[in-house]
Amino acid sequence: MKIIVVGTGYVGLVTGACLSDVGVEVVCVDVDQQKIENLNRGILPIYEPGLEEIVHRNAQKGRLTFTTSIKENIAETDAIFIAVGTPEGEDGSADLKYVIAVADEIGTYLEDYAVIITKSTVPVGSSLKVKEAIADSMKRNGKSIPFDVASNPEFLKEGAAISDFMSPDRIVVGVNSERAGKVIEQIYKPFLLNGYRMIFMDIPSAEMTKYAANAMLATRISFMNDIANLCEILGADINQVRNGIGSDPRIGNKFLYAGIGYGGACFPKDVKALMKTGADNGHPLRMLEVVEEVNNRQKLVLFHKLKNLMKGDLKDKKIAIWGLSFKPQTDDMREAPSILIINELIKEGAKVNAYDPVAIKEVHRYITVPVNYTDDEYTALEGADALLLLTEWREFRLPDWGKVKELMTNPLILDGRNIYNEKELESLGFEYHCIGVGKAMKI
Ligand SMILES: NC(=O)c1ccc[n+]([C@@H]2O[C@H](COP(=O)([O-])OP(=O)(O)OC[C@H]3O[C@@H](n4cnc5c(N)ncnc54)[C@H](O)[C@@H]3O)[C@@H](O)[C@H]2O)c1
Ligand SMILES: O=c1ccn([C@@H]2O[C@H](COP(=O)(O)OP(=O)(O)O[C@H]3O[C@H](CO)[C@@H](O)[C@H](O)[C@H]3O)[C@@H](O)[C@H]2O)c(=O)[nH]1
Repeated sequence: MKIIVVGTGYVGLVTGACLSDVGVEVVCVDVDQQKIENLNRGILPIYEPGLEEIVHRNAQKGRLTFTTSIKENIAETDAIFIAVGTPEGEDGSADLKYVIAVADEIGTYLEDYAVIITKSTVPVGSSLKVKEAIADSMKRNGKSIPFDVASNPEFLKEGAAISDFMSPDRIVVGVNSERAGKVIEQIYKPFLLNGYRMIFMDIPSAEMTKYAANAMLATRISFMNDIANLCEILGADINQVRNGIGSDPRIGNKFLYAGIGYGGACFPKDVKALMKTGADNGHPLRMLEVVEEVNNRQKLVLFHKLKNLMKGDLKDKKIAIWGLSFKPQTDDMREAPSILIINELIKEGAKVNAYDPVAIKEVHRYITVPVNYTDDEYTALEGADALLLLTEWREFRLPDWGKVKELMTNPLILDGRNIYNEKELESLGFEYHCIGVGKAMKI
């Protein structure tokens, strides 16, 4: 079997690497020449735990190759995955220009039957647009090659992408042809060993499933953050409330963590795109409007807490920041709460020292205000008036508190991810604040 994966970002590279790891011949294609040159030298464009080893192993075996050309590699291909970006357009909708550009190219060069599988997150109706773009391009080139389109949305999480791909909870496939369904079943068969479920459905439903899943998860987070903020006012503790409600199997205990709001490459843009789809079709999704509003507010909740604690004056205050990426185990800075928080701190005249284990090389594209980036977490604390924990990297979980206190001018900790123990830190002489734990009414 031979597969082309177009796009070598988080989804494309993981898909290509994992498929080659089960023995398939995979050609990864990207328009970014530098990315391809680096991949051919064994340098990965992203940080994703476990990915580098799989890429190197399969590239060495000759099963995984990288190129900028669909044309030269399309012969005898069974399936082509489209895994390019679908960024937020100016009006909030998903911008399909990269997906359609790939479809156009496929139509130009396709030589024999193949299934064209959209893995990018795309609104309902997009697979039809892909089909039309391929057909139009074939017509322009005076040819007519049989092909099918399919929708196979991806549910991997950054930081856990390899295990999510290798052992998925489910594979959702939207198809309207038996032939295409068989090809896709064949592709995913090796992963059957891991006991996943393959769910076949019609194409619009598969496209909608992706948005509905992300919107549901985003809703869960905004709901918990809203309740957390009320807990603070009423003297309740969101961590205890989470344990209490999460033990109901109808609710479940996953994805209930209050914090500084959701970020990343997916939830913010996918919630917006689904809202746009609703509005365009005369069905505004009011719940999602609130989900987004709560999230935007939540991203600055820690900043406002700090400003209050500093009596409204952050001028020349030295603020240490631990963690910049939108979540641990990734270098991805897209929509990270750290960007907004740091911008606000600098606007108020604060001096920021920041440390992140892997995202530093990425931050300059997202944070343009002056920040002193340090090589380790302790250096960031020198002379600090407060420490803000923004990303719950494992290495921040059990620091040397004696050293932390010694380095800081003022032992104040604001924990945006609720990873520390209030009693322990207070007994060590720190002032500690987190998300959703009320101090007002302790009985
Ligand atoms: N990042 C995630 O965790 C994740 C998870 C599930 C789904 N998705 C969805 O998957 C899609 C890809 O996301 P990503 O995070 O991997 O994106 P990304 O930005 O990391 O990578 C996209 C890649 O596509 C390449 N590209 C653009 N146009 C091209 C073209 N015409 N031909 C070849 N390559 C081209 C870019 O150069 C880039 O390398 C998006 O629709 C996203 O919503 C992302
Ligand atoms: O209980 C929780 C869980 C997550 N988050 C935040 O939510 C965001 C997203 O986290 P996560 O879902 O773990 O990461 P992503 O890599 O963005 O993955 C989401 O987006 C992907 C792209 O569509 C989907 O494939 C995944 O299924 C979906 O979980 C991050 O900012 C987290 O800090 C919380 O605040 N509380």
